[in-house]
Amino acid sequence: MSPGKPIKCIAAVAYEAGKPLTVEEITVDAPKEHEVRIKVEYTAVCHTDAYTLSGMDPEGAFPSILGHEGAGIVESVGDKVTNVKPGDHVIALYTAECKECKFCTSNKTNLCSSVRATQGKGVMPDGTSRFHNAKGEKLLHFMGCSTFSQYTVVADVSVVAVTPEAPLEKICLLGCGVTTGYGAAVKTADVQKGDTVAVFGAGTVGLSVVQGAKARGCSKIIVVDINNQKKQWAQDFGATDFVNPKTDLKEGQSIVDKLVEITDGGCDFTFDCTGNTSVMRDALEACHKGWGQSIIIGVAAAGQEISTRPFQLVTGRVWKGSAFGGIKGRSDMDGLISDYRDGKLKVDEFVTHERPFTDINAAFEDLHHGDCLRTVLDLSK
Ligand SMILES: NC(=O)C1=CN([C@@H]2O[C@H](COP(=O)(O)OP(=O)(O)OC[C@H]3O[C@@H](n4cnc5c(N)ncnc54)[C@H](OP(=O)(O)O)[C@@H]3O)[C@@H](O)[C@H]2O)C=CC1
Ligand SMILES: N[C@@H](CCC(=O)N[C@@H](CSC=O)C(=O)NCC(=O)O)C(=O)O
Ligand SMILES: [Zn+2]
Ligand SMILES: [Zn+2]
Repeated sequence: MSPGKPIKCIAAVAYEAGKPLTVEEITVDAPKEHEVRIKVEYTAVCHTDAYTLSGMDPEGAFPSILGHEGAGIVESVGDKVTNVKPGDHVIALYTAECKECKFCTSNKTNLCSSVRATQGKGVMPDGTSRFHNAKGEKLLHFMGCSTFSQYTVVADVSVVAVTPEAPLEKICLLGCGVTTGYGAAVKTADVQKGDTVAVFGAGTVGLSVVQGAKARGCSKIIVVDINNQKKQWAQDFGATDFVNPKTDLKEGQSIVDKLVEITDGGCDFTFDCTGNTSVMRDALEACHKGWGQSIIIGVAAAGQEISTRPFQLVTGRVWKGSAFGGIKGRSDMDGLISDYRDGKLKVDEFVTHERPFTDINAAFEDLHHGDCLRTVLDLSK
């Protein structure tokens, strides 16, 4: 432990959009008041890290330390930190929970406002960064987490302690993908037994929606993906049907027609887990007239907009969105970990690749291959 002292360690720095990350030594300053320094043990790479690195994120800023699906051990804490202590096993939270703001005290949302403005600018709540490189240049934070570093500093509201019994190399996925999809099904949509559901995009997020829908006893869980390699996974996670719009439609039939046909008029719930705005439109229009709800989870590139005929909404379809599955990270994580440990929530199954941290650029390549759900990086290597 080096409380109060800067730590030199290895991080993967995003210097420029569209360029590989640079693995190099950086300095991580000590945590200030209401801040926590974490020794990151494991992190996965989420599609959103790749999206920001690509330059498509309006909030993307460089140079920065990306990564937001990580777990580790608290190394030291600044003054006034009461929720975690050195030695605690923790998950970093890109959706903070201060438990005090207008959002946190409402049961309508998980979108805590306490640190969101500074988080979006890549700095800590006091407006400064805790990272610099060997040249002394400031490096920005990302999504309040920056888990692509052996040590990171986060706001105390952006971290939750978890039982040390849970394997960090697996539960790092609860920092984003699994929680996001599962929460979108059971919390944002609150799907019920017997509902019909279509999930567009069979990545970690989409397959986690599937497991939420299965847990609730939905009658049809239709996965839509353009890659037939995803079919087996879809079935393993609980899908009842798989449709590939490129190969499984009749002449002149659209994916909307197909879903309306197999659900007798449209789905009760649909989920976009692709980030593609034309898929978002299909997902809305595949909803049942009068009550169908479509949940947007995917993150679209800067400048993209969604559209549909207003008539789709006039006739009772509902378009909504979900961030981090509507989960309040500090209040709800314990329950998710218990479900995982009781065998009710699949997490291990999403770890298709494991690599040493220094191979992080290969992990970004993995994302583009149909055989990868999540690559988990070991920061000790
Ligand atoms: N709102 C939130 O809180 C969060 C949002 N996200 C966002 O959710 C999305 C999904 O994330 P993740 O699961 O990690 O990503 P993945 O890339 O692993 O999954 C997306 C899946 O969608 C498939 N796909 C692409 N285009 C289409 C299409 N036209 N129709 C059907 N399927 C398609 C992809 O296939 P292929 O592999 O062949 O391209 C892939 O299987 C991303 O946009 C991510 O940024 C992620 C976490 C949190
Ligand atoms: N920064 C982007 C939007 C990116 C985005 O929508 N992020 C999701 C989480 S994606 C995780 O992998 C999210 O939770 N958004 C809500 C939030 O408060 O950030 C942009 O500016 O468009
Ligand atoms: Zn993510
Ligand atoms: Zn709050």
